[in-house]
Amino acid sequence: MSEAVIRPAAGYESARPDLLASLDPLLRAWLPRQRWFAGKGRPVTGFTLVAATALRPSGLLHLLVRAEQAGGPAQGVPAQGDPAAGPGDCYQLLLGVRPTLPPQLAPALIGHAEHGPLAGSAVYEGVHDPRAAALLLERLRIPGRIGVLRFEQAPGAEIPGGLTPRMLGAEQSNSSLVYGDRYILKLIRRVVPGLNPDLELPLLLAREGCTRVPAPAAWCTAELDSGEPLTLGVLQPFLAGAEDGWELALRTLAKGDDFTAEAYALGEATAEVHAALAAAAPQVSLGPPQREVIADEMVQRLRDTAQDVPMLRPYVPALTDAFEELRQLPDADIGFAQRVHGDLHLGQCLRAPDGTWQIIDFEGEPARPLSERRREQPAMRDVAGMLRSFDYAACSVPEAGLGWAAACREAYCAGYAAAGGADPAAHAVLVRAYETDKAVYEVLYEARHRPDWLPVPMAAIRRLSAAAPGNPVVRTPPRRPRP
Ligand SMILES: Nc1ncnc2c1ncn2[C@@H]1O[C@H](COP(=O)(O)OP(=O)(O)O)[C@@H](O)[C@H]1O
Ligand SMILES: O=P(O)(O)O[C@H]1O[C@H](CO)[C@@H](O[C@H]2O[C@H](CO)[C@@H](O)[C@H](O)[C@H]2O)[C@H](O)[C@H]1O
Repeated sequence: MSEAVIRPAAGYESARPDLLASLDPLLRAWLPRQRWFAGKGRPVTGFTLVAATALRPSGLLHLLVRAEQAGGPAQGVPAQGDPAAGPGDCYQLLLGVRPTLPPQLAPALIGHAEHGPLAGSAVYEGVHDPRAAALLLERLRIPGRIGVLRFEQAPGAEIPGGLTPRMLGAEQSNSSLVYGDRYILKLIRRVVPGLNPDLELPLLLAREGCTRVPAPAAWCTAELDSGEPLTLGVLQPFLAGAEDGWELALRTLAKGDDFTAEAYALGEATAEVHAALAAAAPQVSLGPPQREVIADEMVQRLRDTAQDVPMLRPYVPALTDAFEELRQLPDADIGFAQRVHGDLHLGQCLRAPDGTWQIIDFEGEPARPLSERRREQPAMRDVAGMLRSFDYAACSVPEAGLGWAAACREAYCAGYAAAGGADPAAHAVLVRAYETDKAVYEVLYEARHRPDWLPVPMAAIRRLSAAAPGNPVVRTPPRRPRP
């Protein structure tokens, strides 16, 4: 087990090992309630301060804190000797510290410290403080190092100062700040050693000349004494006036309008991004051994999820069949693996005011280990993610016509194939396996974060386990059972 690692940083706070005496009781109550807290359902048994940096002059503390939990980290076995990896997950926190909190910051209060060096101070979520948010942008405008934090910029980036910050209200896996409707800074909450694909892939795509993905303008990493740097945040252009595909689909559904033209365009956008990713990063062939690995992992995830979510258990044998089919696939049916988005759904697609679709959030499924998220995979994995998303939308609107999702799924696949992607209908077994794997992931995601939504992926679980192999692409989804 790694010990507490406190890095000497630019400010005096970082050298004070008693900082946790002030913060521990406050964080114990506050951290598990955050949407982005990955270890829901298991008590926090303690904290380890991985790094602390005082961002002056605002009284803003940047912390990397490991939350120790019974059962270990949400993301699996930690790397040996890595201070950011340990028996629990490591989170990025920005804490404001003031003697008293002005009324406008009252909703951001985490608590009043009673012990240690911060005793008597109000501790609050720094991202809600415009002064602190402005300070972060200033740091990103000036490349360099402060303590363990390194700020970098894309070549030629000219980020103006003085942009007014606002916190994005969305319930997210991370936290985002918008600056003057010009830039958006995503602060990654659960951080792990290694390059985050949400920085890596948009940088690669920008170099490839792909305009479907906002190009990173600046970013921040933490360099600890050992292990790879951790990606902490990415600043990219904000697509002002854009609407995300999930909101647009729900609005269209509520009005009884057709969404197939948009679904087709989304298929085209996905194929373009896949082509650019294939050109920017190497493709690898998927022989029988790799297929075994993929199928084994899917079966294991199903079993693990059924342990956590008992309502999944009756479906395990039938769903396992969908994964077993993968092992038998001829090489030609599975094709190549390449870098993919990894968590593609309607909410990750933004429709700009001129009607073009952009794709964001290449982080992959946040609960999976980074090594897995950065691995080459069949492009059909992303296609399957979008197919699930049309199901989700149809299940969420009681007035949805039964054929709505089926028509969107068909149009999406047609757009994907027309724009140069492989025809999903010709990869039915692969799509079915990835759709099943995604639905299993969603069962766990909803059980942990939005239990009211569990009926949505469970409807897919029933459909997928009942369906015979073949033609999984165009199928009418069941309506969402009302909770
Ligand atoms: N470049 C952008 N332009 C406009 N809005 C954006 C942009 N990037 C993200 N967003 C908004 O921020 C939300 C969260 O971003 P996302 O990268 O998906 O974060 P998370 O990983 O927390 O889900 C998106 O749903 C979208 O509404
Ligand atoms: O966008 P995130 O990276 O935070 O992704 C996570 O949260 C998503 C929900 O916000 C979740 O997506 C699921 O719900 C969507 C509707 O809200 C639906 O469109 C998706 O198809 C469905 O998977 C995603 O799985 C999760 O990783």
